[in-house]
Amino acid sequence: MPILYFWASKTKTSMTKLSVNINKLATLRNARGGNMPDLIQSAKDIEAFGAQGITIHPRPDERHIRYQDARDLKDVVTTEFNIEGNPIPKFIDLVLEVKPTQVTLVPDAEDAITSNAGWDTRKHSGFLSEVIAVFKEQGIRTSIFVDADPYMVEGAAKTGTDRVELYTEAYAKSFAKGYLQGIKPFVEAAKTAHEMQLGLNAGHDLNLENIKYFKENIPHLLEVSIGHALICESVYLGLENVINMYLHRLK
Ligand SMILES: CC(=O)[C@@H](O)[C@H](O)COP(=O)(O)O
Ligand SMILES: NCC(=O)COP(=O)(O)O
Repeated sequence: MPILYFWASKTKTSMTKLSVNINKLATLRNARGGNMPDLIQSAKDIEAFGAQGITIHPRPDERHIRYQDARDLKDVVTTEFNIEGNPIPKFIDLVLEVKPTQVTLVPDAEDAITSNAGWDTRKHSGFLSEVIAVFKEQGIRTSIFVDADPYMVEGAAKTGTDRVELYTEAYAKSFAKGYLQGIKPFVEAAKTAHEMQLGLNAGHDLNLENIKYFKENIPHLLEVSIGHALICESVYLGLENVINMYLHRLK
């Protein structure tokens, strides 16, 4: 038996929640300036279809999720509401106003196309500890976005955060190349998180191809947030149905 599978089979598995990131639906909506697709209705539908959470990542330029979307979703989301972002002052104010289930702190630069690194939890320990305390005081669960590095996971634990989110782009890339050992650092980081009594989330570039192997090998995985691939896959898998519906109406 491959060593990773052996380790996983010795570990009690539990359910991992799926939080759907709806940034890309907002991207599509913003393209025409109207309200299609309707973000609020989509969030309700996603929950009705069984997803256990809704994730949004409002960026300072509001290129997809607008700050107002976060306010509008507040009264609609009945599962876990996760707001991700760089804790600049206006983001902190928004989160304190909306009071989601969870806030995930991501160190992204304003001009970054997408999130591209985890926090250096050692260098920014003081800042993270302060921000985490502010959110926790208001009963908001906190998570810190980190690379799959036990040293950074330990640093996160020292800030008082409830959870960490492992940044999975490197895993997704190695899986796509067929390099399954690319999961090793994630297994180590997950073990460290558990030892430090941190809850474990994961996300970025997870998809229908790579999610099963990740789930099977990562212990104590509480939640994954998936957006870009999930929305693309929904387009691919839904196209045939919709084209047939048009053809039927055009007969
Ligand atoms: C935090 C993270 O991993 C990101 O995946 C993010 O939430 C996606 O943001 P974009 O949709 O802006 O690429
Ligand atoms: N936290 C990761 C997330 O919300 C979605 O990332 P992606 O699936 O859009 O790469």
